[in-house]
Amino acid sequence: MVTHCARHRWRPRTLGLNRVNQKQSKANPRRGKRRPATSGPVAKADQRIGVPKSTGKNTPPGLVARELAVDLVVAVLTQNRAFDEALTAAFAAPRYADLEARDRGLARQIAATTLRYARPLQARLDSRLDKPLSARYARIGAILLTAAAQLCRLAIPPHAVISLAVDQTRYARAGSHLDKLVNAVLRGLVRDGVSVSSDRETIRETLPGWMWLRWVKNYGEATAQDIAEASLQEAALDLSVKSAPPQWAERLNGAALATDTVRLVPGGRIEDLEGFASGDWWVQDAAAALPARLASLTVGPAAEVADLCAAPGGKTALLAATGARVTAVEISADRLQRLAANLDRLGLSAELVEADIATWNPARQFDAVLLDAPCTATGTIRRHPDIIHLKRESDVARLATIQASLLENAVNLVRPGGCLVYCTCSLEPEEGEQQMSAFLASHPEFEVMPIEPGLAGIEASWITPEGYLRTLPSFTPTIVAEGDGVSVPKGMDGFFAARLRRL
Ligand SMILES: C[S@@+](CC[C@H](N)C(=O)[O-])C[C@H]1O[C@@H](n2cnc3c(N)ncnc32)[C@H](O)[C@@H]1O
Repeated sequence: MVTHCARHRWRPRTLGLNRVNQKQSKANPRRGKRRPATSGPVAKADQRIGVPKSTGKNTPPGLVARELAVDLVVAVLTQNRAFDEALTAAFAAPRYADLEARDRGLARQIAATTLRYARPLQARLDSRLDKPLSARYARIGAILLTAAAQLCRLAIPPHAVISLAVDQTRYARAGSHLDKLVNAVLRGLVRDGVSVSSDRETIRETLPGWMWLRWVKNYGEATAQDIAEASLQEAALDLSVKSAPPQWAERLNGAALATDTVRLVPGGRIEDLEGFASGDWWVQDAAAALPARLASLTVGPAAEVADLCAAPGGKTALLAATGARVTAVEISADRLQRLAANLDRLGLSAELVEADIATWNPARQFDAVLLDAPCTATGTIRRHPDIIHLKRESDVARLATIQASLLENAVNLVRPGGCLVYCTCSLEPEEGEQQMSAFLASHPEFEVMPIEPGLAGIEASWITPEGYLRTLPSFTPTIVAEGDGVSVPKGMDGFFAARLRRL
């Protein structure tokens, strides 16, 4: 988001309450600089930016959580890393080891909000800077952006937000002399009552232009607006349970959905919830569970099923839990290990194979083959706000070509009379409906088994004229049971699934 420019004069357009002493900053950026107090020695990992450990007695409250939020935003926006991956790495880092769950949650919320609203927030900031910050000061740009998100979207008291952002700037390895600029720009936002609301224009502004235009072309403007709005929401915590969804919904104080998913209000550590340690459920979006439910309902329990592109194993677990003999195939050794650990916790088993689906050629065929192909994942922006920054329009065609090549080999694995479920979590027809049209045109030995409403709790409005499943983030499964006073979030991932039979 931070654009680059070779030469700069660091001056906010509106100096506001705090005048920036450019001369002092230029002549000796560190002169008269107060470093926030630290207590005790600073851990090695912290020296990178000089931030005190979260345990430090004199560390300003909330500072380390803000540092984590900025690290996450930098990871996505300047290092092009996936948000999930960055979260996992940050939570494992020694410098955040002592951070309490509540602060981790706050950091995650700030970073996710920043990523969701990065475009409109950046526009508000850019209008207050003479020139954009250079790449060298990317971290300062991320400090400004996360602070703006807290001020303009999260309604966190301005005093705390500004003071912590200024402290963070002073700790930064590059750009600590920009503390007054940061102070002035943020104070200006507050003084001028700048907000980033949820009006139609702002919602569109959050998306890259190509994504918005595609959704308008493929779904019409009103639905595109609904999708965009839903994509900005924090997703519910959805669980697939091994059995008895209504009882689990009651025990966990959530809702049971018609699709058999248990939906909870997100918050707190997942590991602390009842049933995690005992392996009674796993986290899986309601829509993401449907392709495996479809495969399982089509071939029945005890069938031989190949789960292709299987890690981290949500669909493998669902198939195994319904009694299928599952072979889970995954190209990445690391991700296959994660899948193994997940199955282990759940007390479920599957044959695990590390292989490339494009060439995997086992000696046998299967009753059902589930291909959850890699895709642009534009249906999962609620959970992965990095997608609106990291995906390019060219990825649609690139991934559609990969999907076609995986499908081409997957067909050989389906026994005659068996079933192939192809799915992606993309909203782009090239990765769904169009992929299937092209496939069926060149594979007369396959026919569509149209999905009927009611199957696996699927609603009529989620089914295309061809009989495919097409869920949108703006859809919500029917709630069949909900605890008293519980109001779970709406929405579901955007998914495409086709169910085919081999003749
Ligand atoms: C959408 S994710 C699958 C999610 C999984 N089915 C689940 O429900 O938990 C796609 C997976 O496909 C794997 N993958 C990508 N290309 C592959 C290939 N050519 N062969 C096998 N696995 C592949 C990726 O490593 C990734 O784990």
